[in-house]
Amino acid sequence: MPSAPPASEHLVRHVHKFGGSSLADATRILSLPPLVADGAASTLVVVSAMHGTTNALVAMADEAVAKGDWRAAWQALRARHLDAAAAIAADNAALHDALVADFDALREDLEALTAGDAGDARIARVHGLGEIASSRLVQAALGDGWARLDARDVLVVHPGEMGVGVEWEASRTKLAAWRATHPPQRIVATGFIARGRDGNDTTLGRNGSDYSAAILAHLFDADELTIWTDVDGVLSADPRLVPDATVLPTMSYAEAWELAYFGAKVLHPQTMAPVQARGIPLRIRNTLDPSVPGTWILPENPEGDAELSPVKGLTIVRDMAVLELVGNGMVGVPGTAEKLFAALHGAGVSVTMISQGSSEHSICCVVRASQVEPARAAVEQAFADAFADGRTQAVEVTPDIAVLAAVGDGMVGFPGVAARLFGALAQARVNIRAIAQGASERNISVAIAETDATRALRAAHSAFWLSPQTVSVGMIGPGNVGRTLLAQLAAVLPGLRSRSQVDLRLRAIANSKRMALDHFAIEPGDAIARLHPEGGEPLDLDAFAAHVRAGHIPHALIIDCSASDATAQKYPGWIAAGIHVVTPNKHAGSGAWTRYSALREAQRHSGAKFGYEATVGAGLPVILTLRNLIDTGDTLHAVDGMLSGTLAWLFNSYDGSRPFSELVREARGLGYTEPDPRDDLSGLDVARKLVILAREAGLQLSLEDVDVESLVPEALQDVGVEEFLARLDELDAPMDARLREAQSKGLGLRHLARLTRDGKATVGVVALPAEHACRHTRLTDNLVQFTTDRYASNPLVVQGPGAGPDVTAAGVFGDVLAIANALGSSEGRYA
Ligand SMILES: NC(=O)C1=CN([C@@H]2O[C@H](COP(=O)(O)OP(=O)(O)OC[C@H]3O[C@@H](n4cnc5c(N)ncnc54)[C@H](OP(=O)(O)O)[C@@H]3O)[C@@H](O)[C@H]2O)C=CC1
Ligand SMILES: N[C@@H](CC=O)C(=O)O
Repeated sequence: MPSAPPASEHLVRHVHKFGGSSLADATRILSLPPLVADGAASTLVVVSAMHGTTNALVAMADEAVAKGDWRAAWQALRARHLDAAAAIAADNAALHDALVADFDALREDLEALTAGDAGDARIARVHGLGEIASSRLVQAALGDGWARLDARDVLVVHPGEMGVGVEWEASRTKLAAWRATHPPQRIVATGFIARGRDGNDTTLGRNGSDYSAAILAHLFDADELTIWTDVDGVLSADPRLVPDATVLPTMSYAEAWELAYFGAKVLHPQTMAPVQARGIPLRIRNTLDPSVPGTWILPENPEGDAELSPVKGLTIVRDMAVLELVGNGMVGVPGTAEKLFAALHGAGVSVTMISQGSSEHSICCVVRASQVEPARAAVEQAFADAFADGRTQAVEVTPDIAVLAAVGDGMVGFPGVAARLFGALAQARVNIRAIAQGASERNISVAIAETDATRALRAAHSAFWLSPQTVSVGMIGPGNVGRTLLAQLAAVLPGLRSRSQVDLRLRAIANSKRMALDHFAIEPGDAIARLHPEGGEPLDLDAFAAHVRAGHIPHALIIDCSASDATAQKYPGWIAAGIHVVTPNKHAGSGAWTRYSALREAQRHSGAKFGYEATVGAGLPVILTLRNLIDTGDTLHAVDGMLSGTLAWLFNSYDGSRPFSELVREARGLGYTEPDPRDDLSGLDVARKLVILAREAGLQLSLEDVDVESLVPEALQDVGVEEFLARLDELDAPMDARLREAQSKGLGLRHLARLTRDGKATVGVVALPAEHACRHTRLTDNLVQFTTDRYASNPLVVQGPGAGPDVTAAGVFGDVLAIANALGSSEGRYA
């Protein structure tokens, strides 16, 4: 940290720093003058080398030391600079000559290196030639009235364990001398290069130009430092990993330190210290779009900043490993930690994260993967005695670790931040290996498996309202219900992101034969077309699920709109893998008890949700109502009523004026029936619903336990669907006879179901008097009566349309939203 500044001098008002990408070619360099024409009479511009130049120079120096051929590269780099000079100022002979001299000097240095005359200063001079050359080009582009400052004439530095340190007094003295010979004017200065205490050329290290700009802003006592780059500012996370990362309008120096250290590439961590010492505001802006305000980095965040979110940004550092020293004999023994870290220091190992439980039974730290073996060896050596006598037992290494850090001044004294972070990671099924939070409370870091890194980052980003909760969605069965659901998704999804912070991303679609998988997203409106004709690839449900459970998206959900038992068989495995499942398909809820139990067991372990409200009553809240009764302590005595939309519609419509078979065909056309209408007519569909409700009420009922009356003649029970439909009129005579008999007694036909507490379940057609409630329903109405302790003499009734693509798809959609909203809204937005 620099020493306290002398009385404010304000030698320049504004320092601008341009990185290599802003200086990629003559066109980019010629676009700089308007960016620095901000009205400040005293301006200092600090430049990096032209894009790619430093890499080329480093390679040339290496080649020369290895006695290789660097000449072609030298020629190319020289030509690139001379071409840029010609494009910037064709008639500026002084510029041309100066560049020719720079490249001649470079050639001499390279020849000396080739001849074995190496040395740090010569190598530094080669590495830093790019800044000398670019400063000349920028000076020419800016026009008259700009002086050029070779930073080696002013900056004096020394190497240190924590990076390059500045000799502030020596630098101030040299600056005063430089200013004495240069009248006050605007200045272009070289970044990256400096002089050592010994007067030799040196550099500030990789990406050192930001540091140069900060040091010069400090020395010149600037009011403001702008770092121009090719991004819009500091982002809340790496946008390659979190596409929804947002530009942070402001952040504090401390936050910038934390984020820069933990991998946010926009700023070099050292950059902050010189500006921080003088409280100089620092701003990150985009040369490609100067209209974007960028990010202000200030001594303190503006008031109220933390209200948006206590976490400002998230970073991931990969290629790490956990090293853990375990020992029974370490408990309560002073000096263990000191010895451990001294050993690591001795081995030159940098420790990124430290964590120790209060039992003192183990100390765990996170180090770079490349350093973990030297680290292990050093610790084993340091604790050799303790190993020998059993006080320590092991040095355990866990490779393939990433460190996720949540950073924000607003976390200080804000309860619940850790809970939210850990909750988000748990929901995304990310296991935490180690946790560290400094007493400053500005950073919580967790070590996780590297394979979970992107998913963890996205889940945490969403959890802190930095971006919507992203759910990877796969849909099976774009038939009557599925197709309608796709239309509902197409209409609603665009507004959903902003309204509820939920981003449902349809990434896979499948029918009975084929599937289409998309790395990004399939527009719901285009989904069916992706399967036709012969689109996508052959259906493989395991590959489908693996694609939906994408490693980089925090949450996964499969919507199964088929009536297939084969898909239902997959649910326990999917749920165990953390994939939420939503379905109107009744097979899982009413199928074999062992499979049903496996599904519930998987749910308990993984926490993934199973949404099946639409299996009973389509869009009606039948299961929800029953669950609420049970969860609040009521006892179910009976469920009875009409549970089939198709049969309700058929018996509401069937008065003898039209054949029953004609009505069945119409119901099928309206999308009320099951894909095989015999499932409705045989009573099987209603039996399934009774089983689902019974199990919801805690009864171990199975389909075989339900006493079902079938309307399907025996001769039609085993034929194919097409043949059944062709022979539908075989139903007419028996149904006609039944209707006439009922009418002759003043009764009407209805299809009823009943389940009682003792597990007795019946389904069939009943002739009812006109005053019966089920004779007063309309169209596809279901009518479900719950008789319970609380609703004993006057049952609780749920009534309404119980079939049809629209209402069923809405019921499925409701389950999807309930799950998605629960992912992100446990405590609502910070306020
Ligand atoms: N219709 C309604 O009112 C209600 C329906 N439901 C339930 O909704 C579900 C869908 O009904 P509906 O839309 O009418 O049925 P459809 O027959 O119209 O659609 C079924 C879809 O599932 C696909 N499919 C069938 N078998 C498989 C399989 N093994 N693997 C993958 N996909 C498969 C079909 O593909 P392909 O086209 O290739 O055959 C088709 O896309 C059913 O479970 C039904 O019980 C629930 C409540 C109400
Ligand atoms: N075919 C079923 C659809 C809903 O589950 C019915 O008619 O009720």
